[in-house]
Amino acid sequence: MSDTHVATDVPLSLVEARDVRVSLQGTEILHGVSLRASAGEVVALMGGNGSGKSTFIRAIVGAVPTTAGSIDMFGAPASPPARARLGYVPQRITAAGGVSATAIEVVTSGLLGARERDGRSGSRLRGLVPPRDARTRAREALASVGIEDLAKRDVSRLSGGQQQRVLIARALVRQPRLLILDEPMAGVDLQSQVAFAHTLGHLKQEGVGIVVVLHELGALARHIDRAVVLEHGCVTYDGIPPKDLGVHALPGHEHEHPHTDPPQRDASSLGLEGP
Ligand SMILES: Nc1ncnc2c1ncn2[C@@H]1O[C@H](COP(=O)(O)OP(=O)(O)OP(=O)(O)O)[C@@H](O)[C@H]1O
Repeated sequence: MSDTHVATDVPLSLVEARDVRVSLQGTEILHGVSLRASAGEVVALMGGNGSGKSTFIRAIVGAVPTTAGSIDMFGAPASPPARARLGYVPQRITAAGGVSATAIEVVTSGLLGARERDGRSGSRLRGLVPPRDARTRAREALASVGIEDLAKRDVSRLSGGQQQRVLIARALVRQPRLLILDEPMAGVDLQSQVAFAHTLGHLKQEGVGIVVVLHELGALARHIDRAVVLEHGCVTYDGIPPKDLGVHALPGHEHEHPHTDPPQRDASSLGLEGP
């Protein structure tokens, strides 16, 4: 991991889940799952379909209750104010939600209720973000994912990959110190994947901690510091990922993974290798 923005030998833990258990409709889905992500660290959460990745992410962001274990965020037990400070991109939702809106409007909506703060410390809050600043920040967020030129386009007319980038920009506009993304690469074209890899590298350098659900390391491989693999609601691997390999190659992955996404071509073969 990058230590350039970490002041001490012990990196700041932005999220630390310990032995988390979750039951849904009377069935235990997560059987004591742990994960830690520090400042400047990118952790890939991997595993086959139905292994519990989304449920775990939803527990971290507070969307489903836990029955046991603990979740700390920014060094304290996760609370609604702490969770309001993280950037979260859920799995497979459309950016427009059926409503006609431009990309910049969707991104700006990510600042609703957001308060300005000093730097990335997040500790000192100032007033609400003024509209003109909000617009500027939304443009910067769109630029950071490589789609500034689409700012005024109706999101319902964008491709799946472009919509996904709008949602990532919406999460980034709050300048979160912790970013959680549930399968940001699902159904996303290779160009958007490479653009996102570039964004990820930049955020990592800034000291943002990132937890990202992935089926394959793909275009993000070089930025992933650690992979946590879930199988049937249990962690079967937590360590350095074998670069450029998918979840099939990770230790602990034993059962067939009915992966249905179209095969991805290597970025370099298309001349789209990021910087
Ligand atoms: N609301 C729910 N009620 C009951 N069971 C659920 C609910 N949501 C998910 N599950 C079950 O929990 C298990 C884990 O699902 P989850 O969506 O977390 O897996 P996943 O690893 O994210 O899968 P995928 O890769 O397909 O997105 C599955 O067996 C699923 O059927």
